[in-house]
Amino acid sequence: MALAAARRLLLHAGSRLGRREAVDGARRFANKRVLVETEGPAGVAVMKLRNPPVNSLSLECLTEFTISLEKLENDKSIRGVILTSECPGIFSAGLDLLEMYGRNPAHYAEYWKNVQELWLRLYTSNMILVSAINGASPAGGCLLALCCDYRVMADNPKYTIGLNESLLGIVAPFWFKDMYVNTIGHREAERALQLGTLFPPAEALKVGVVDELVPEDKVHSKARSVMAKWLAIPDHSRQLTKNMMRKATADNLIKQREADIQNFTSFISKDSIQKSLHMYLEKLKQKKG
Ligand SMILES: CCCCC/C=C\C/C=C\C=C\CC(=O)SCCNC(=O)CCNC(=O)[C@H](O)C(C)(C)COP(=O)(O)OP(=O)(O)OC[C@H]1O[C@@H](n2cnc3c(N)ncnc32)[C@H](O)[C@@H]1OP(=O)(O)O
Repeated sequence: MALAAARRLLLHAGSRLGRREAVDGARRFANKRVLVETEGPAGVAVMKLRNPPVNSLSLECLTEFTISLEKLENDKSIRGVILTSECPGIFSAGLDLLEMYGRNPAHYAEYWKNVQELWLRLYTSNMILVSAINGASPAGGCLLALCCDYRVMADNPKYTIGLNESLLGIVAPFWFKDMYVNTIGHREAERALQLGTLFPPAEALKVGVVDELVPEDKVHSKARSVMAKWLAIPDHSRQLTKNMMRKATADNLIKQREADIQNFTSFISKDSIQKSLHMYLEKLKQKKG
C-alpha cells in the first residue's frame, strides 16, 4: 500500500516536472535512481541508471525505473529509448541481493511483483529499446539488456554479461530462461544457464547475447545510429511484429504471475538458499579485501 502511494506521488511529481522542463526546452526528468534525457534525435530518450555503486535493482530503483518507462510510454512524442548506465564500468549488477536475503516472505513477494512488473513493461514495450551496455551486466543486468530490441556492448574484456544465477545457488525463473532461449537458442541457453556463464564481449557477440561490439567511447554514438535505423521503420508495422514475436513469452508469465510470486517466495525463503546467498555476499566482500 505504502509503495503504491509512493508510486502515485512520484508519477504525479514526475509528470509536473517533466511538463515544466519540456516548456523550458530542457526535456529532462529524473528521480533519484533514473535519469531520463530527451535531447538528441527527435523522439528518442536516453534512460540512465544511476544507483551507485553497481546499479543493483533495489525495490526503489525498480519502482523508479518502471515509473520512468510508464511516463515515456505515455508520451506520444517518444518512439525510442536508449538504456544505459551512469555508473562507471557497470551496466547493472542485477537484482539487489539485499532484497532477497534476510527479509521476510511478504517483502520477497512485494519485491518479486515489482521485478515482474518491470520485466513485463520493458519486454512488451511498444517503443524501440536499444541498450548501450557500458559495463558489467550479470543476471538481472543481462535481463534488462535482453528486453531491448538491440544490444550494443563496450568491447572491454573486463566486462561480462550473462545469466549467472546458478553460480549464486539460485535458479533463473522460467521467464528469464524463455527470453534467453528466444535470444540465443535452446542449446546455448541450456549450457549457459547451467554453468552460469558470464560471457566476455567477444563471446557474448558470438553466441548472440549482444548484437554488436564497439570501443567503449563509441557505445553511445553507435546506439544512436542503431536507433536512427530502427526509427526509419513505420511504428505500426514494427510494433505489430514485435508483439507477434514476444507476446507468447510475456503471456506465459502473465497467466501465472501469482504462482510465480509464490514460487519465488518459498524458494528464496529456504534456509539452504539463504545460506547460498550469504556465502555469495561474503565472497563479494572478500574479493575487496
Ligand atoms: C525452482 C524455482 C525457481 C523460482 C525462482 C527463484 C529464484 C530466482 C531468483 C533470483 C534471480 C536473481 C537474478 C539476479 O539478478 S541475482 C544478482 C546477481 N548479480 C551478481 O551476481 C553480481 C554480483 N556483483 C558483482 O559481480 C560485482 O559487484 C560487479 C562485477 C557487478 C561489480 O564489481 P566491483 O568490483 O566494481 O564492485 P564490488 O566491490 O563487487 O561491489 C560493490 C558493492 O556492491 C555490492 N553488490 C554487488 N552486486 C550486488 C547486487 N547484485 N546486489 C546487492 N549488492 C551488490 C557489493 O557487495 C559491494 O558492497 P560493499 O562491500 O561495498 O558493501
